[in-house]
Amino acid sequence: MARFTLTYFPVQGRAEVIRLMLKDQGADFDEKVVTMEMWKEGTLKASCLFGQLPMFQDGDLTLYQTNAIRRHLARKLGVYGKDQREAALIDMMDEALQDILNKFIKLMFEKDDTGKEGYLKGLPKDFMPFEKTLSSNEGGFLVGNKISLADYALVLLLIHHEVLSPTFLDAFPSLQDYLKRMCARPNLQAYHQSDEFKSRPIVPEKKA
Ligand SMILES: N[C@@H](CCC(=O)N[C@@H](CS)C(=O)NCC(=O)O)C(=O)O
Repeated sequence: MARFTLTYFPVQGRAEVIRLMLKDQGADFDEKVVTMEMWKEGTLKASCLFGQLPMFQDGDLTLYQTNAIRRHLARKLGVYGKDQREAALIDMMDEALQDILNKFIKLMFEKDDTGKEGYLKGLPKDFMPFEKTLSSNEGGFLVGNKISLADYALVLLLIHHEVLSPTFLDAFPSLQDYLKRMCARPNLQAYHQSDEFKSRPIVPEKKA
């Protein structure tokens, strides 16, 4: 049995950024998949502190809240910067990425495509700060010269946005190069190309 257990629905959803970090870092973890039927039964929901997933277990420590889980793992796996200064910059980048993620999640849950055009128009403004940061950071990552918590959030957003708009990276050479480099990291590449990753929908299927 692995030390870590991630409990979540059979979608990428909020858990995917946790999976990405664990996979890239080569950390062994078990997954408990909760189907909608299991969830609707109510017992598990009632047992979760905030009535929501993901839930993450690290030995006898049980955590909820995606970002608390991510930060715990980032500290544990050594991907939270080399000092407090880097950690602060990583937090700043991560918060800005969360802003994009929240808009993206909202779009994914819309019943039709009416918001998509406006969303796509806003992408250059949203991603430009990351393009600028990467073009000026010689370390090749968002902060410093080592992958961090924030990089996993950015990589996943870029992967998802390339699907949403295959040409969106054309205007961002540094982001393009960055995504190529990140996706060539051996563990990340293996996961990104796996059926496990490809077969997991980003969010639950929309019901007509
Ligand atoms: N702030 C929480 C939000 C968690 C959340 O919204 N979880 C959703 C799935 S992504 C959930 O459990 N939905 C089922 C429910 O609320 O009954 C986090 O980031 O973990």
